[in-house]
Amino acid sequence: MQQFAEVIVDVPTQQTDQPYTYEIPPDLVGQIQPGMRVIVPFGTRRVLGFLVRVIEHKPDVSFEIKPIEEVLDLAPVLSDELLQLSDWLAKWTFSFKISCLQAMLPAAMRASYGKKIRLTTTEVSADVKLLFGEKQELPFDTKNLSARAFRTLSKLNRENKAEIVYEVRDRAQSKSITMITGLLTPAQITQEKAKTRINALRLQQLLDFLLDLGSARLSQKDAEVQTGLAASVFTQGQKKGWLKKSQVEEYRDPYSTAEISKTEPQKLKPAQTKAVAEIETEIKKQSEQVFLLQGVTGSGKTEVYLYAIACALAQKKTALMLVPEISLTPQMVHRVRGRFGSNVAVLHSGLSEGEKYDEWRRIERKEATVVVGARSAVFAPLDNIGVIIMDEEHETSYKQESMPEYHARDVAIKRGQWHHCPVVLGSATPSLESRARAQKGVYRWLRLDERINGQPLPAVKLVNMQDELKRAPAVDISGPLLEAIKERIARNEQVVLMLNRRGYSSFIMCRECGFVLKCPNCDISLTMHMDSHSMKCHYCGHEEPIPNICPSCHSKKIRYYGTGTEKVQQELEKLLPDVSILRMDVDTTKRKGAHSRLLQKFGAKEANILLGTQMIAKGLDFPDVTLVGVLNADTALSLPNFRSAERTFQLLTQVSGRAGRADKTGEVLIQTFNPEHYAIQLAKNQNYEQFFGMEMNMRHRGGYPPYFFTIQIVINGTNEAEVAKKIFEVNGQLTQILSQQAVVLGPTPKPIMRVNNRFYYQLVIKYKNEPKLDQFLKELLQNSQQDMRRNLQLTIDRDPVDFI
Ligand SMILES: Nc1ncnc2c1ncn2[C@@H]1O[C@H](COP(=O)(O)OP(=O)(O)OP(=O)(O)O)[C@@H](O)[C@H]1O
Ligand SMILES: [Zn+2]
Ligand SMILES: [Zn+2]
Repeated sequence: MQQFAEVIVDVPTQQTDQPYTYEIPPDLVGQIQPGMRVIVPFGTRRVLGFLVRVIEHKPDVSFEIKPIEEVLDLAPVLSDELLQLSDWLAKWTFSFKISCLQAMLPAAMRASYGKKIRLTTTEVSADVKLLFGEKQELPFDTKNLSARAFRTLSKLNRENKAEIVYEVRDRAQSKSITMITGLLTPAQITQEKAKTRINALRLQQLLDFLLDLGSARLSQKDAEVQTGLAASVFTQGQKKGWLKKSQVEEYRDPYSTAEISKTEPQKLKPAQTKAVAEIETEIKKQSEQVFLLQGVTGSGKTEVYLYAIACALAQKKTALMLVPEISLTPQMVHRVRGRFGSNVAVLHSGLSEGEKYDEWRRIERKEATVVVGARSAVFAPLDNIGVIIMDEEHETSYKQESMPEYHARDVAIKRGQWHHCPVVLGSATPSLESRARAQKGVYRWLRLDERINGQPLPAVKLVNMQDELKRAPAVDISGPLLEAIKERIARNEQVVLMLNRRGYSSFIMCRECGFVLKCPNCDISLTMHMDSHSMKCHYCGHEEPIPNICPSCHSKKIRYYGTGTEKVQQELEKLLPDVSILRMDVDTTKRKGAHSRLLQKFGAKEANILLGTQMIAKGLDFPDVTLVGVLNADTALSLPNFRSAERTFQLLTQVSGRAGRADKTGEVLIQTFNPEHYAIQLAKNQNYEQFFGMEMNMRHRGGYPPYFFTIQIVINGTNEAEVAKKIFEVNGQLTQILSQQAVVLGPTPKPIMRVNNRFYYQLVIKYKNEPKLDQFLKELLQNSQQDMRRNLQLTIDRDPVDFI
């Protein structure tokens, strides 16, 4: 019987965003299933593809159907659920199907492509012989070939003396180790010993070892250490039929060296008990209920999650727990692993490609039944999910910024529907969207209003920096903050200081003429990096030396502006010479494990002060921290973004929550230039409910989410006039299909208009109910194929996190 297959090919363009038909070779009929990766011919190339459907009848097409060349998997790597989810995802996020399929798998399972050039004749010139040496083929990678070699090879190709071969490699490689198993009975070993010459000492030793080993199995590496025998002796033993070597897969377990101490569930407080009971009921009922667990910082939300997970496991189900990347701290991992042991798989960006792949496979093989991970873990290949948890559900890092631009919350809820399991969204400062849904009863609302320690939330004081700067210009640490720090240090308590760096850069400016050093490719100033002693562009990667004189007026008065963690550290060291400070920012946490080492040191009280960027705001739970200082509360407020008040409120509340979590009272000092701003005032009172009411009013008046849905359309290209023309054209079409209720903002150039020499224009649609919109956007994307030739690119982002 002949079979055919529909394959989504790894060619991410609009034109190829549909299944292609291939023939299943006869020897593979019946063995190939949807969800497997295959290699197929595509034009002159060979590409990776995902098999999405098997067809029994020959499709009625005019073109020749080519066969699948290779199958990469023995079993499907994407389940039916994930295949269907990818369909939905592509439609929902206006993305290519192939991009969605690939987003669901660890990077190691994407193919890498290579080109080779292979000689088709032996009659070649000396030049060519020199190039190829003994080999028949060479990697054909234009980047690493000299111009001369490239010319020679191109000529060969033109003369048909060589052909280009396209290769697809599966990067997913597992690591294996050699295990030794004895094949002889004790009696046989005695016989063999008698047969073996007495002076063949090593073989005698090997037989003794096998006698000890009995029916057990040991890695060859360990066996060599135990016996002191060389690898060759084991090979000899294998040849004599005494032992068997086998390859078993070894997982690269990123946490294997870290000891996990078992932790016991806490006895729940009444509010926790109530929340757990409600979630458990829905887990057992297999309902798709979505919960919003709104609990102040330190109220024991994590403990509720752990109980919910335990309940799912007791029902013989699995559990998925999503946390933002920056709160995936070793502390957090220990808490979950301490409870559920090696059943837990952890997926985060700090793992190597190989480690991620291994964790992925442990889940796929059902060796791990609890998954903890950041955004992309929402696609973990779990089967039979009993509960999905999303901690800090308001975090913007849950939204992916590149195709497919999905929000993990939407995907989590979609998966909950497939698995008939509840989804728990947790936060101290829920997103307005979720809190509004809880209000309407779309989500069920659970609350934890008190801290576990029974203490009030820490008292928050504002320091008006306008006054401070009049007294002492150019300092980052105000008088009151310095006093408060000294007080804690005298009491042997600890301090956390946060420098908010969102939307903020440290740049160089000339005091004489005002010249600012900018990226030659982008409309943005270059950022100074002390570690590499250079100026870098954060958008395109351009890098140049730090100038000593102004490139514009040649003055020497070119200075560094803005505040970086390094500068604050220096200032602190001058003010408090005997105090030890740990700095935590992108620079000090670049190396693997650095993040956790810093936290461990701080936890062991090796330092008095932890100074860092946003990454210290989340999840940390240190009992001796009694003071939290925020050095610059307002950097996010100045951004042209309708969510900036919400962001500021959330960040200040989160970081304040790090103080006074155990039996000592905490205090928070916030330095600000806008002490009257409502986001800062309400963060001071830590009054989420009041903030919610106020901010909802603002959104209502401005016509922003959650009252309106938003979709952002961006066009970019190298020719500004064409980009502008195209976005106005789209705008014109939109006015024809949208109702009176919808509003279009723009079109405008993006605030950072030029990046990497491409121009960006955007418009934002605000709407409530537009039945024709999705179809219109889908067609817009399809038609954008023609524009590709004019080098124009179109992207559509549903529910953008901001409009910048
Ligand atoms: N029922 C309980 N009894 C005793 N201690 C508890 C209980 N529940 C939680 N704790 C402890 O209280 C502290 C705070 O709890 P947890 O970290 O779960 O709060 P959270 O709401 O997740 O905090 P945050 O959102 O601020 O990170 C932790 O040290 C935790 O071990
Ligand atoms: Zn740049
Ligand atoms: Zn100058």
